[in-house]
Amino acid sequence: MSQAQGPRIGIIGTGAIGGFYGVMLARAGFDVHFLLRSEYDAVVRDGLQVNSAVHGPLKLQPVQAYRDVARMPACDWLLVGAKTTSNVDLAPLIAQAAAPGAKVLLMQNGLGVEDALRPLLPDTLHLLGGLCFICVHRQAPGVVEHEAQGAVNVAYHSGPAADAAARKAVVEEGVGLFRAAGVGSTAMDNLDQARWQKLVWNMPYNGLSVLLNSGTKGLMADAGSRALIEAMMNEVVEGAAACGHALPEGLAGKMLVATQHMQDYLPSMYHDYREQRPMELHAIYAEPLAAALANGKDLPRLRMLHQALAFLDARNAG
Ligand SMILES: NC(=O)C1=CN([C@@H]2O[C@H](COP(=O)(O)OP(=O)(O)OC[C@H]3O[C@@H](n4cnc5c(N)ncnc54)[C@H](OP(=O)(O)O)[C@@H]3O)[C@@H](O)[C@H]2O)C=CC1
Ligand SMILES: CC(C)(CO)C(=O)C(=O)O
Repeated sequence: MSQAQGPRIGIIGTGAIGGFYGVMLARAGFDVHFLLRSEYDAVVRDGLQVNSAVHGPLKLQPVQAYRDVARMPACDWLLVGAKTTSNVDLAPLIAQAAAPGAKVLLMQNGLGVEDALRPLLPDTLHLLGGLCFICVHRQAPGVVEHEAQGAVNVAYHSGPAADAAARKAVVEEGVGLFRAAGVGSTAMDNLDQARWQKLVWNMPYNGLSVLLNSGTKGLMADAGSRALIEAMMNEVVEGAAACGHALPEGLAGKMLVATQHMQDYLPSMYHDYREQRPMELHAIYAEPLAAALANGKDLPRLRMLHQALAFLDARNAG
């Protein structure tokens, strides 16, 4: 690893996403600090391991690891890799780890996640969304399996940037960090639109993987589930349109073809359900369903999927 350079980066929540991107940035020479919880001891002892189908095996050891945010140095960029279900609890920790004028990037799926966190953060912090196009999961404490892809698209949400040029500069800085680490990254103009676009994949596949206990291969191989996925994708596109976001023509078809060619993949919601962790139902279902409905568009298949998942989530919670 080369000498630490550039802004100091804090990873808030070092799971699959936080572990993967944090290791990539640290290996590129950035000064990266990792906030952990249940996996702290294992990571201090054994380091972070990424088994990447794209980059080969990657090891980071020693790791600048913390279980107490008060011990972290103030960071210029904070990459939030926790599930959206943790955001309310994490808000004070994010504020504590932030250097003055820090940039907070939510590397999470769903809609409205920045809107929900914004009032809980100081106005002096920039808040951005990061859409991660990647297949990763935690395989063991401190061990991340990287199955495919990896790009992060970045968009500004809110904060002290005075005008469009200042917002663009912050976004470009974020894009530059990822590119310097060998990770594809694109600046996005419209965060809500980018979030809706990603939901075209996540709303059908995340929930159906749980409900039907299947990875993408199984879901695509069956004519009935494939047709259901396509119908659900079209509902998301209609919901986005009702909210003023015209998504690219033919998006659903392209996603179906791309998924057909992917190796079998279990979305992160599947792992959450199996591990009896809360599922990200609010950000991935309740928010977009409510936004569409507020604009006169009911999405019945997705509403039913959400209702069924809420039942399973409640039962998991005991
Ligand atoms: N996995 C993927 O391929 C993709 C995931 N995403 C999105 O990325 C986000 C993160 O997902 P993923 O990486 O899979 O999730 P993981 O469950 O793998 O990681 C979440 C991490 O956050 C940690 N965490 C939660 N609360 C705290 C806390 N209070 N203090 C310290 N650490 C905390 C967890 O620690 P602990 O173990 O203690 O709970 C865990 O290490 C989600 O929004 C997901 O939808 C987007 C694209 C792809
Ligand atoms: C859509 C996919 C599988 C890869 O781009 C992903 O990013 C996710 O699981 O959220």
